[in-house]
Amino acid sequence: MDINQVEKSDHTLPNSLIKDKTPLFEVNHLSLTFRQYKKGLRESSTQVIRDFSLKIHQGEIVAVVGASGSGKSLLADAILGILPENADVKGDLKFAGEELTMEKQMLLRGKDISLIPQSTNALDPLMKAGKQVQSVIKRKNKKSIQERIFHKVGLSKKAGEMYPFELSGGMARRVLVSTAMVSEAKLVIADEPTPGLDEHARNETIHYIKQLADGGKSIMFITHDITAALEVADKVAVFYAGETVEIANIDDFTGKGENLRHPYTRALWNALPQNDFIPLKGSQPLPGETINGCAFESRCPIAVEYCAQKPPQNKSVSGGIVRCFHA
Ligand SMILES: Nc1ncnc2c1ncn2[C@@H]1O[C@H](COP(=O)(O)OP(=O)(O)OP(=O)(O)O)[C@@H](O)[C@H]1O
Ligand code: NI
Repeated sequence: MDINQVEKSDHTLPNSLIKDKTPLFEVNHLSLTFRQYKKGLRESSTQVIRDFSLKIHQGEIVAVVGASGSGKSLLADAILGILPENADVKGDLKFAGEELTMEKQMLLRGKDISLIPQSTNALDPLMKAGKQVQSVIKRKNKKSIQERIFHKVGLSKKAGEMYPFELSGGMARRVLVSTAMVSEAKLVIADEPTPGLDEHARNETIHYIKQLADGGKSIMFITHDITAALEVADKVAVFYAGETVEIANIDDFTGKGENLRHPYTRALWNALPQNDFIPLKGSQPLPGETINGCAFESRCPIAVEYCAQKPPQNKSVSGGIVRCFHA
């Protein structure tokens, strides 16, 4: 039996969800602040995510693109409910049309919602690779399912008998991807699965992500590789200084970026080697930096005076959202 059919068999959603196109996962106005205690027990707080919103439908791949340190991994942790104690989260999370409470997050974590973590350190150092993958399989014939998946991702039977320290970086990544592939998860969050891989392994990983979606899973693909995002995603959510500045359909990334609505998204597009390779000057505000107006204002080619004075809100536009006064 083809592995995609195995995947599909358990991923039928209630008809109501398909009919009215309720997103499988939805986050609205998420903010994340860390409380920190400085000398003398004075409390200070650092805001890392300011206002993040996103919807993912069944079988859809949404890439979340943002620079290093922009809060992408923390966003994943917030969805899974695995943030450290000193984190305060606000905003609405919904899964399959229902509020995703802390209790629900605990219940769904590793089951309906699965994470491909950014670091391969997430593997259990004391458990053989094959066993780790088998441990998330709910059906019978765990070992043969695991071996079939390993074969699919280019891992030998022998790799199944290895401990994480015996695996190369690329092999460990494949083990993590296998875990998501065998899981019953409806939503897979892949946190930067491609950095550090050679071109072949990178292309393969991207291919597996596509396979996961073809099998009916919804994917949140976190990356700073905009080329990878454009290769697989249906939609791209651009994350800047803790905010979604634009969510655009993949078809909007074309030409000189005329269909893109936010100047930051256009700048990312035009900085690609196949386009004009135009670098963007300056850098993102740091977490905790006070931002009164638009977070992109200091680097924006079309900014006017009021852009520095009040923050723009997300506007719904056909096929996406954008946070810019000029859009
Ligand atoms: N426990 C914490 N307390 C305070 N600040 C934190 C904590 N964890 C992370 N941060 C800060 O939050 C910011 C966002 O971190 P995060 O790991 O989410 O970034 P990222 O977008 O995933 O980056 P990368 O692309 O490098 O993985 C960083 O500046 C980091 O220093
Ligand atoms: Ni990260």
